Amino acid sequence: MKHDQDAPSIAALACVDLERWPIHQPDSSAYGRRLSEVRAALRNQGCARIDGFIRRDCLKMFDAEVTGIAPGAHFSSSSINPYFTQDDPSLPPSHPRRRYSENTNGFVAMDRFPEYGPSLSLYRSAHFQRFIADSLEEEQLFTFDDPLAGVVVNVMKEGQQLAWHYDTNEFIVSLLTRKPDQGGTFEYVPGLRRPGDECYEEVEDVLDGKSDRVQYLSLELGDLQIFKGRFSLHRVVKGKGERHTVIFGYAREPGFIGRVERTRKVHNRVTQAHIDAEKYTRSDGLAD
Ligand SMILES: O=C(O)CCC(=O)C(=O)O
Ligand SMILES: [Fe+2]
Repeated sequence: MKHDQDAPSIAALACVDLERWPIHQPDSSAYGRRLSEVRAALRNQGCARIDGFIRRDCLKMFDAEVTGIAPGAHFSSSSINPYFTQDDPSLPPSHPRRRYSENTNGFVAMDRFPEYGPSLSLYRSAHFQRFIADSLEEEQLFTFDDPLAGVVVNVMKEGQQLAWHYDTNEFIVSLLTRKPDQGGTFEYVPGLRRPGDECYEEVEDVLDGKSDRVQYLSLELGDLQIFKGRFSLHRVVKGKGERHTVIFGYAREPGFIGRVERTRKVHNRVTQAHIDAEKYTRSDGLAD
């Protein structure tokens, strides 16, 4: 997808606290210092808090944009285990694979965002993309071609929760634009499982509230979070008042478009681009 990079980029960086996070000067030593902090946090904790990333005087603009489109969120609720799998009655009832909790997600799709508003401008900013890729120690990252999923708002209404789970995607980049009056805390357990080992006993301890490894991240407005959720169990607890986060999706390869079935689940609709992408993949089995 071709975007007019220049004008939105300038607007996007105007919202970033460049003194704290000099993402416009990726060759500077200040950038290098901040980057090594972020990388260390991601390596050691699987989670980095980019505190005060958005300038205080721009927080209202983000909140207004997100609050304006939040009523268009599509909600889906289900009972999930940490792995999003079906029940397996052959296991004991206390086994993590048999532990189901209520999980509610509300998402606003990308095509509901104002075209030149702060969220899409930031998403498409070359400097922002460079910073996220550098943080994750990736050569390059690409915006999605998916017309719905590139940037989304995650809306949690009062009393809604995200149950303990692992993500299927490797990382998530999110910005808190509305904080509940109470609760809504992000909780996670760094590196709880590893490739080839689910560490079920440790997971069970977390689910039973007996683990001392749980970390609590109380994000402030304008904080950006980079989180690697594939190996770190995590949840968002219920809050008082609504919670909004903008989630920025990037891929290692260009051209990413989500699958029809998953898109329908998340957004309750699909676009022609989703249908075409799936048809094409099916017909020759190739991605490009
Ligand atoms: O909103 C958050 O802080 C976490 C979201 C999350 O875990 C997810 O979407 O998988
Ligand atoms: Fe997650």
